[in-house]
Amino acid sequence: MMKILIATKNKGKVKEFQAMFESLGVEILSLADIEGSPDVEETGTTFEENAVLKAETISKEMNIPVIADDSGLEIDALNGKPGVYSARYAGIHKSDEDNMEKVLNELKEVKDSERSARFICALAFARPNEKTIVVKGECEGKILREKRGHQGFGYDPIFFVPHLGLSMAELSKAEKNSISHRAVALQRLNNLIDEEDMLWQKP
Ligand SMILES: O=c1[nH]c(=O)c2ncn([C@@H]3O[C@H](COP(=O)(O)OP(=O)(O)OP(=O)(O)O)[C@@H](O)[C@H]3O)c2[nH]1
Ligand SMILES: [Mg+2]
Repeated sequence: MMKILIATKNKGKVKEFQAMFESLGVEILSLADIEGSPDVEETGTTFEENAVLKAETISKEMNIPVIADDSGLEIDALNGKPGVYSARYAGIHKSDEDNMEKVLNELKEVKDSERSARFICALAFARPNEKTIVVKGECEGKILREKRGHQGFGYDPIFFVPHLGLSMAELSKAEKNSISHRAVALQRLNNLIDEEDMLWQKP
């Protein structure tokens, strides 16, 4: 079976990529499958910069094609925060629960009509000696006043998808993977690259 390495340590992302690539008969490997893989510091100020940093570092290190995902939540009432700092919004060793609590607290006084937000996903596809390809996907929504649902990961329980009338964590895996920022970005990447280029056979 064909294999692709996703340069991530986030189990939620890995599951979603596995599901999205399943129909293509492609197996997804992540950094969790690779012993001693380096931690790449996310020093960029944009999702694109961080995705490129992660993909190019791992691709160079291992001399193979790699996809990296940098993603997060932009809340208009917080001037775009938590943004690129979504994973560490409540602090470096804090949990998804802590991050959601922080957002809910900060939005306590914010009216329903001013709770717009979007998930953003930048995907970078890096290959040895080739130009890196970067794409971005978005998913528009609103921040709820309390958590709803148990699927997904990260901020999904407080992210409401207006046209479906459900939180992201109330959607089935298949539903989330058909409308999410990650799904939109992956579709854009797929449209840009030749399928042959994407394939990586484990050495
Ligand atoms: O509710 C959510 N549904 C999603 O679909 C989603 N996608 C991203 N996020 C949040 O944004 C951070 C990304 O940060 P991030 O791109 O640096 O990833 P990460 O540090 O978790 O793993 P890695 O890929 O860097 O190894 C994550 O931790 C999450 O908090 C999401 N939240
Ligand atoms: Mg990260």
